[in-house]
Amino acid sequence: MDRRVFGVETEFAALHRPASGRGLPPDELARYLFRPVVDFGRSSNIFIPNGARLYLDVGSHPEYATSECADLMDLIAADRAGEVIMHDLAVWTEKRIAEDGFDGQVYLLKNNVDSAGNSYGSHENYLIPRTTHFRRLSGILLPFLITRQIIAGAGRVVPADEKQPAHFAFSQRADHMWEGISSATTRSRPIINTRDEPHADAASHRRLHVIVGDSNMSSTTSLLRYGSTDLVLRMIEAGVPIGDFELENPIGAIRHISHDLTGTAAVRIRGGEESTAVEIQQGLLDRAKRFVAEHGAHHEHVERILQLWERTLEAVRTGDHSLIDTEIDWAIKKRLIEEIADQRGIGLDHPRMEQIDMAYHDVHPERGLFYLLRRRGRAQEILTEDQVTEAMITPPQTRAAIRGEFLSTARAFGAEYTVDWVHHKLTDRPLEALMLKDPFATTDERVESLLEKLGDRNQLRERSLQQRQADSVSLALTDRFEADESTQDLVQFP
Ligand SMILES: Nc1ncnc2c1ncn2[C@@H]1O[C@H](COP(=O)(O)OP(=O)(O)OP(=O)(O)O)[C@@H](O)[C@H]1O
Ligand SMILES: [Mg+2]
Repeated sequence: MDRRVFGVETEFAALHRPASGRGLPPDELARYLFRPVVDFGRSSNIFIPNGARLYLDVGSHPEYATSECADLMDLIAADRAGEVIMHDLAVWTEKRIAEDGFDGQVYLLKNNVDSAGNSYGSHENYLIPRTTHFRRLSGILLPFLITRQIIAGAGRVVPADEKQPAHFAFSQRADHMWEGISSATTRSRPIINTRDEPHADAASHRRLHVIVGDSNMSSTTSLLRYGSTDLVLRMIEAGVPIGDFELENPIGAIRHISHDLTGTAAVRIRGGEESTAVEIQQGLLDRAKRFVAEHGAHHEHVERILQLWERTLEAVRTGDHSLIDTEIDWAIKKRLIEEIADQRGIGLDHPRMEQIDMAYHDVHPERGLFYLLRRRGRAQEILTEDQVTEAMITPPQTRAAIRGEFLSTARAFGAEYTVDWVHHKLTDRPLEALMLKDPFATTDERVESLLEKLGDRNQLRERSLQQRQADSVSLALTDRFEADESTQDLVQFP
């Protein structure tokens, strides 16, 4: 596929820590957090003006699903925008619960595990052609994803148990995966989920749902994670020979690999041979380099992705993690953990270490350790603040742009509406519900003419960034348009 649509869904862990005693239970905390969301969209499951979806998942996990992005940098900016939105909601909640007599702090963590054994997802979505042979796809993609943790894992301090001492692992999520491929998401937690909801023309496309990834804090790691996966998918789609890496025991392998920082833990390939995570990744990288040399780079970051991929494998192979310890989450985190262990003379089994691990994923811009490291030049950044601010309010150039325009216009005219990834409906015109199956479309005449029926759109004024920043819990939860004063009396607000 020449162009692809990507989206990422992040489940956040939320917790309240009062000065003493127990914090608010998760459902109550979630209700506070989502009050501004409900105020904006009258539901705890809404689409917002930048085209993204914000909702409370089962178990009261706040989730942010980015809109469909056709560009990797848009995707990474949209993902970061989700962190900022969650932080905004946490700040509001802290104030609000203080008024209601609860002291303490509200934490929102973009991570994948907690000490109670819960796991939070970071799900990737890739648009792929329906013609992709699924057996071939999974034969290549599964070993790639199982070993991808060594280049894109978020790193984890693993506490001691009866089998092993405390140690550092590549991945947060690896120990929580139960199956290679299946259609269930919660019961069995597969690496690739085959539930067939394309949010596109089902005759021509599928939405590949990958649920094995760690939540990344580092944007350079995100670039490598999505960029390498896209390259592997391109090779599969092009039908080039890639080699046979299919693993005998995928779930055994993913755990085994996560806990071996040398990248040399042996895993058995179907058919009997043994290989290692580094070898499998190197094989795929070499193939990808050849593919790019033959077919050309399909976007401007391809070279950077290949170089970072290569350097990360070299770092694992040589054990010289300084090669990547400002760019790859697990290595950035590991360096911090080791420094603290040295300075304080404590081991990885010290309870403080697990807290530091969690604090790395705190989305609070001052308190969060990833952001702190970034301020100190210990983590590279590829996004500018302006890009993130833009991603809070502006949909990317995909179908999300139509969704954003639709809901913002309907809101400005006070019209009741419902939207999801595909559907657009004005509640009082149910027969005119519109389906947009092409995720690449950025305009749609039917939507335009439906919106024309609401009133004179020339009378809508785009609000400035300053206006939007001034009156909001979160910039992302502000309206894009307002009706001109001269038309105010023509417009019925709900
Ligand atoms: N045609 C498409 N191809 C790839 N990704 C898509 C497409 N349409 C939408 N997406 C992305 O898929 C994600 C869907 O997120 P959402 O959380 O709604 O879905 P889900 O995980 O399938 O459902 P749920 O979380 O309710 O179980 C979003 O990030 C969105 O941008
Ligand atoms: Mg989801």
